[in-house]
Amino acid sequence: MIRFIDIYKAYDNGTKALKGISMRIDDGEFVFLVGPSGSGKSTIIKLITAEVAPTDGRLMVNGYNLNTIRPRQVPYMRRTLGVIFQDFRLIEKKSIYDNLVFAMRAVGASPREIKKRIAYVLELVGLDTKADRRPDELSGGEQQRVAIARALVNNPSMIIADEPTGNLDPQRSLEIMMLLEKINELGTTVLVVTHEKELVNRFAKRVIAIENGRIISDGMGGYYDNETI
Ligand SMILES: Nc1ncnc2c1ncn2[C@@H]1O[C@H](COP(=O)(O)OP(=O)(O)OP(=O)(O)O)[C@@H](O)[C@H]1O
Repeated sequence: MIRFIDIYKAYDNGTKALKGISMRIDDGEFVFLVGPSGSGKSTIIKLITAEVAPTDGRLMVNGYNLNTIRPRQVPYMRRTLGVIFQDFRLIEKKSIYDNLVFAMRAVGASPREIKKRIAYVLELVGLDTKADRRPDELSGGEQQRVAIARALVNNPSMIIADEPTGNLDPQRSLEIMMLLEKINELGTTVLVVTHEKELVNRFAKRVIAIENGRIISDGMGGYYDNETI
């Protein structure tokens, strides 16, 4: 569960990125986080991953109190999260399979666990036949699936996807969103940051809309009519 209680974030240069955010995301939810450029979406993600600390307010992430967390506990907190970055961040010289092995070894998984989990995750994302290819031998949509597989491989309780359909055509975007929906149905909480109005409208999910560092709406389905978003 994620809980923001009256969170403020001001950066060192004085920019007030968040101005009193309160929200709760329960285990098992699928949530879209939307808002114009500069509204504070990335700041929210960075607070959840403990890349930045709140200036004020209380923040809980999957049982960890981020106001009091010790630095040595941060890696354990992060293991409860699978983050999918806009630019994939795959290791170009390694095969898809080895990218996933690398992510699992980093948390000390055994060879047996690694083999079993990677087979499962690759099938889930539909890439079981392409495990031996390198990232540059895959399409953009396939690379995004690898990024999703890597986020999932250590079985996090929550997946956070930052603009997962950013560079994809509408059909590929729809497929990625359907994959995230399937992952959610299998029990993982999913938080998707996106600008894609059509996609958000197509999936009847909870939508949290941010503008200028504040939540302007939070509800199921449909979408805001604000053309600036
Ligand atoms: N490291 C930083 N130092 C100072 N100001 C920052 C920093 N990071 C973000 N900001 C500012 O904080 C505000 C919120 O930025 P944020 O990156 O959270 O927005 P966003 O909604 O994710 O935007 P985008 O959709 O363009 O990625 C903006 O005014 C931005 O310029």
